[in-house]
Amino acid sequence: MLEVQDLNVYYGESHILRNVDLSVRPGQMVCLIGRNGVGKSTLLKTVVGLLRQRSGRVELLGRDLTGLPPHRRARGGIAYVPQGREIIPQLTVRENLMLGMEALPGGLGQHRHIDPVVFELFPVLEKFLARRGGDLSGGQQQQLAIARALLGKPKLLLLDEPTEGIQPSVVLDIERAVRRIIETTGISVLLVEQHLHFVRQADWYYAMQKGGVVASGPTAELSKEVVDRFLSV
Ligand SMILES: Nc1ncnc2c1ncn2[C@@H]1O[C@H](COP(=O)(O)OP(=O)(O)OP(=O)(O)O)[C@@H](O)[C@H]1O
Repeated sequence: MLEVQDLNVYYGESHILRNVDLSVRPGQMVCLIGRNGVGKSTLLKTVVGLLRQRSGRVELLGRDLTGLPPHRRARGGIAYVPQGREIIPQLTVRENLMLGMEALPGGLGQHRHIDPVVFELFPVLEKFLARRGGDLSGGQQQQLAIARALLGKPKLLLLDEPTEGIQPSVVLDIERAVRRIIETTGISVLLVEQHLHFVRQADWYYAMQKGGVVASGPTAELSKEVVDRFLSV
């Protein structure tokens, strides 16, 4: 599904990602772990095309994405929910959801119907369709952001710390929804996450340190030592 090979990314002259290799198989949930500032968000931003690599490759389903701008990658099947969610606060929940369909072939011009599957995953969104996005709680905004991403029918969903700053009961709701998304749609998920319980839902982990991948394996084999080294909570 996703293949990242020998990726090197810089901010100006700062060398941020160093020779990163990573892959996500179809239907797999893969978790990136590591302390603050090691480059996890930078890696996701490079995969979606918001940052350019200096060297290395990013491939989706065997197709080289180098040189493709973010909207072309979105149409190619990559959806991205950034850290901090970035829903549009002045728009209603319905309008925010509609924006997700812009990634579909033909865009919003041809797609006006919100797939009810997102309401099965996140019932609260249906209840609050007419409410302004900015009036939702943090956890509800996160659910809205994930639902919006799903409406573009991606093959790969990237989530950057979806449970950051969210109350524990909603963390579990989001965790369950992500598992259900994978089980019911077969899409792949690459996420950055700090909650150990959520990390353990993933099939595979990659641990990063100083811009490089320093450990990886099935999450079932995540040892206490790895957890203590790479998770800050
Ligand atoms: N716009 C930027 N310009 C310059 N340096 C940046 C920029 N954004 C991030 N960095 C630096 O790049 C490094 C990696 O940041 P990144 O956000 O990818 O880390 P992270 O592992 O996702 O951590 P966090 O969980 O804190 O977001 C950090 O040293 C950070 O200071």
